[in-house]
Amino acid sequence: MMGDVAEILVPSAEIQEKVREMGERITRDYAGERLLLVGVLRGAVVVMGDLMRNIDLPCEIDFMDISSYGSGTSSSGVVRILKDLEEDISGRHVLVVEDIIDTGLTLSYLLRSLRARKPASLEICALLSKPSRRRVELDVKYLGFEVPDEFVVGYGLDYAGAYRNLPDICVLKEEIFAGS
Ligand SMILES: O=P(O)(O)OC[C@H]1O[C@H](OP(=O)(O)OP(=O)(O)O)[C@H](O)[C@@H]1O
Ligand code: HPA
Ligand SMILES: [Mg+2]
Repeated sequence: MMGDVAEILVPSAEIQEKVREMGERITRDYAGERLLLVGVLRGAVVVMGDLMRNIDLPCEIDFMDISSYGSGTSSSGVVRILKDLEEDISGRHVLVVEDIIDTGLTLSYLLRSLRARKPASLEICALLSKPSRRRVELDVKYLGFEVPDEFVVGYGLDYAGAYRNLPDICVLKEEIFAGS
């Protein structure tokens, strides 16, 4: 797989350090509360797994599957709920966990849906943000790294379903996208 990688943008060790810092901040900010982490399938599963183990509080997890990208590299702008939460979030402190915020369309749709369910609080934790691509402004309380306008893979992020299990955040070689 590393043979398909043109460049490592964020190496695994830096990701781990950042996730640890975010976990510590979350631990401080939510002290005394019962936190519900909501991961957005499928990209967020890797950061969710690492982040939750760096939060030293009683916390629960739930997942939503929202899809807008299909198998390409650009947003269609069409967002659908493929799987909803199992939990009733009214009165709960909810922290949405994402791998990347690109246009912001996925999260803005998701937040609208979650806000309507009257949580006690609703915040965002995203490992990556691509600010140059943003079409909807979002308030991100916990952000890992800003990345340039390049399609990135690894640490949960895929290209056509693959590369999610790379430990680093990477840019693929041009030839991988050829013909797609
Ligand atoms: O800010 P946006 O432009 O909406 O893009 C960000 C979203 O796109 C990707 O998910 P995708 O819909 O590709 O599904 P996946 O998580 O299953 O890979 C990524 O994981 C974010 O959820
Ligand atoms: O750069 C990206 N990589 C993978 N999935 C994505 N979804 C939005 N942006 C990206
Ligand atoms: Mg996603």
